[in-house]
Amino acid sequence: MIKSELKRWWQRWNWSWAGLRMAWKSEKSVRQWSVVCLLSCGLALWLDLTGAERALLLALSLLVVASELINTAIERTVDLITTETHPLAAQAKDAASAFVVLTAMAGAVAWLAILLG
Ligand SMILES: Nc1ncnc2c1ncn2[C@@H]1O[C@H](COP(=O)(O)OP(=O)(O)OP(=O)(O)O)[C@@H](O)[C@H]1O
Repeated sequence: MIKSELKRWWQRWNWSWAGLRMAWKSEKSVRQWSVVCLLSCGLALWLDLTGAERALLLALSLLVVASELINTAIERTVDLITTETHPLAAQAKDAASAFVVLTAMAGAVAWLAILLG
């Protein structure tokens, strides 16, 4: 029982790692946001901030990369369903893209509030 659960967790880890590698290799925006995330995390650790401020900035930095992975998953799913132009395909991809922009804005707002507040 415990052994099979551990095996399942190991498989999940491997699938997630494969997804990360695929997104990194094939999506320029994933690479770009990962660099921004690293810079943001580095700065959050380097500056003299409270634990809560640091936690917020680290979490939001990771969230932007995570949202880019969701965006990639939605793009792949839409492309699997149809490569033809369709308004619903556009809506699905545009909404996923807006999700990335909103998480990035949340990060930017947190940085501004902490630096200027
Ligand atoms: N099948 C489709 N039908 C209609 N519009 C589409 C379709 N595929 C893409 N689009 C439009 O083109 C936009 C870009 O889609 P695309 O799949 O090329 O993403 P991308 O250029 O890889 O984006 P990103 O840089 O965020 O990864 C979508 O947001 C949507 O507005």
